[in-house]
This record gives sequence, C-alpha cells and structure tokens, in this order.
Amino acid sequence: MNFDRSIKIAPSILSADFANFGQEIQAIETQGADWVHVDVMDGHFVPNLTFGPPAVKAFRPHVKTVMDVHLMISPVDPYIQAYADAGADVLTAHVEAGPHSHRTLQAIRATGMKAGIALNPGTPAEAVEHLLDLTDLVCVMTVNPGFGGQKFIDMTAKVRRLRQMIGDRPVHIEIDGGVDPSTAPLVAAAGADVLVAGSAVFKGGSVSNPSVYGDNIRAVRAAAEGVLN
Ligand SMILES: O=C(CO)[C@@H](O)[C@H](O)COP(=O)(O)O
Repeated sequence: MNFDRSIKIAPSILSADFANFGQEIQAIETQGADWVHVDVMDGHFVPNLTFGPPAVKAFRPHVKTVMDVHLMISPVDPYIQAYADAGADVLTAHVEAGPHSHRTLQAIRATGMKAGIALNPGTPAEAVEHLLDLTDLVCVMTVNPGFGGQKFIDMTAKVRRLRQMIGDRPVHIEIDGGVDPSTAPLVAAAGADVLVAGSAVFKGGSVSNPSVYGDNIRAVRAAAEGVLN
C-alpha cells in the first residue's frame, strides 16, 4: 500500500446487501472503489452491532484493493491480533475508545497493518496531535458513529487543522459519514483524501445492476476532484 494523496473512494459495506457480501465487494471494486471500508461495531462503544473477525476473514478473499477496517469498539487492544489474522490492511481505532491510544497504535503497527485513529465529531483535532508520528490515517467522523444514512456534520475546520498539524507526514485524512456529491467537495478542499461513502454508493444499485455503483462512485469522485483542479 503506497502512500498518495489522490482522492480515494471507500464504499462502506454497511450499506451493502448483508446476504451477499462477496458479490457486493466484487461489484464495488469492479465499478471503481479504491478501498473497501468495513465498519465493526460492538453495541457498547456505539449503539449498533455488526461484524467481528470471522466476518472480516470471510471478506478477505473478495477484497482485491485495500481492506480498511474501522473499529467502533472498546476495548480495542485484545482484538488487534485477531483483525491482523483476519487480513485487515488498515485498522482504525477511536481515540475515545480508551486511555492508551499511543499503545494501541504501536500494537497495530507491530502486526504489519497500517494504523488509523478516528475522532468523533465532538473530539477536537488536538486530541490526536501527539499520535501523528504513530498513525497512517486520521478518520474524521462527520456523523456520530453507529449507523449509515445519517446527515453530514460539517467538520471542515477540523480537517483543515489536522492537515496543518500533519504537515509533510504521510498521513491520510479519511472522512466518514454523510459523504455524497454535495459534501465531498467541502472535505476534499479542506485536505481529506479518503472518502468513505455508504448510502451514496449503494443507493439505487445491486449486484445485478452494478453500473449504478459505478455512476455513484464517479459522482462522488468527480465532485471531490473538481475542487482540487
Ligand atoms: O462508520 C460509519 C457509521 O458509523 C460509516 O461508515 C457509515 O456507514 C457511512 O455511511 P453513510 O453515512 O455514507 O451512509
């Protein structure tokens, strides 16, 4: 996984057909997804339950790009090795999930995975300033985590501040929640490069009508890239 700051679209499979993950992953990748975003929720850190390591392991053979696993769980550390074994490429933990994010990021990197740190909308950029040398990705939540299909919360000032703090480090800024062609330009202009989109990618499409996914991915990408040229 080489670092670059081009716009990457990471569909969240939280909006996919849960009875058909293999084909859904293949469809979004064939239709232009750069990464595949997997939302892990524990019913404790967030009020919803989704996948665990066995599901991530089952997704692995279908993902040909980058499997980007977002842990909305607490605690994190006891499960890091299980997600490495399951085949995650990027593993992101929340800075609010425990008192030892520094240790968590070191433990993630020690497995060979890329390490991400996520911030809830209420958490300031400064909460991760001391972690920037240990992280490959900062995920800025633009909804309160737990569910797809929520309204975008404007975090562009936080994204700008983070990009300034990151400087020339090779750190991605990922945006997660309510990303669509109307919100993507705001965050791209502020310095984000990885755009997670669930509803905006999967709406109107299916594995038997996958070109809609392609249209949706292209619409988000074009809106984001449009402000960079
Ligand atoms: O992590 C989350 C929600 O907690 C996200 O990944 C959502 O799944 C994105 O969905 P949309 O807001 O794009 O529908």
